[in-house]
Amino acid sequence: MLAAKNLIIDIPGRSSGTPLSFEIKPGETWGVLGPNGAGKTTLLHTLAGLRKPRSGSVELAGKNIQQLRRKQVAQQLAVVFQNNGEGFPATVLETVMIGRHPFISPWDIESAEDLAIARAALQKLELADLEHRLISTLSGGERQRLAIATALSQTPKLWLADEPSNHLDLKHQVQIMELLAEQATANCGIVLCLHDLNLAAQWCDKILLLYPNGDACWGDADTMLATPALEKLYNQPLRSIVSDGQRYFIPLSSRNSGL
Ligand SMILES: Nc1ncnc2c1ncn2[C@@H]1O[C@H](COP(=O)(O)OP(=O)(O)OP(=O)(O)O)[C@@H](O)[C@H]1O
Repeated sequence: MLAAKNLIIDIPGRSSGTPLSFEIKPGETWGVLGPNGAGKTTLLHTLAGLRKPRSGSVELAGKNIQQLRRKQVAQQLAVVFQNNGEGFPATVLETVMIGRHPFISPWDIESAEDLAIARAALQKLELADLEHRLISTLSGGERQRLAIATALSQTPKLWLADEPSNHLDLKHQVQIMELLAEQATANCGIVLCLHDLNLAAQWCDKILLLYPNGDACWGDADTMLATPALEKLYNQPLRSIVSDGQRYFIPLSSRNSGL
């Protein structure tokens, strides 16, 4: 579906590190973990074809993504960006309709079906009542849900989402992760940059650990989410506990290290 082939992401001034070679298969959810500045966003944008790699390639359905037209890419792959500031004045409905643009010919207008898909996405993200609101008037969490609704209206086969739970309260975090899990069950491939190890442990089948020097390793979540490896990754002591068969990680500090 989406494959990294000896991929080195291009971070100015950084050594090349480990070449990345992996494939995101239909139905898989990948979590990309690493400290601030490790290159998670750069990797996500490179996988989306928005940034050129330093070397190696990204293949979408067997073709080098850099050689595909953006419209072809957007018909298959949606990106949820980390910051969803307002670029230009637009309503919620106009914004979610952007997800339909890859499917509309330049000389055509949106069909009733496009509108129905966009409105269903707003409904799913509990934004239907806000469709006439300007995005500049939305709260941070509403804006994040709109970004996810826009990706949903794109009906992608692949989701690349940078911190999808950003700005969301607990209920909406669970809702978004459930939505992404539904998408995976429907055979989409999902890649998530995450800071929350507990979301990664709960929802991801595959994990890629990215270190600030460019080193990386990846594999099944069960084996990758080992406390010593994560402590080294974040340079932060952790405690891991298991409750109801689910693993949780707690960062240790002067307040709780005597737990
Ligand atoms: N255009 C650029 N020029 C110079 N350095 C850049 C550029 N783009 C990104 N960087 C640097 O590359 C590194 C990786 O950035 P990136 O945003 O990919 O990290 P990240 O792992 O997503 O971080 P965070 O967890 O803080 O979101 C950072 O040190 C950043 O400052």
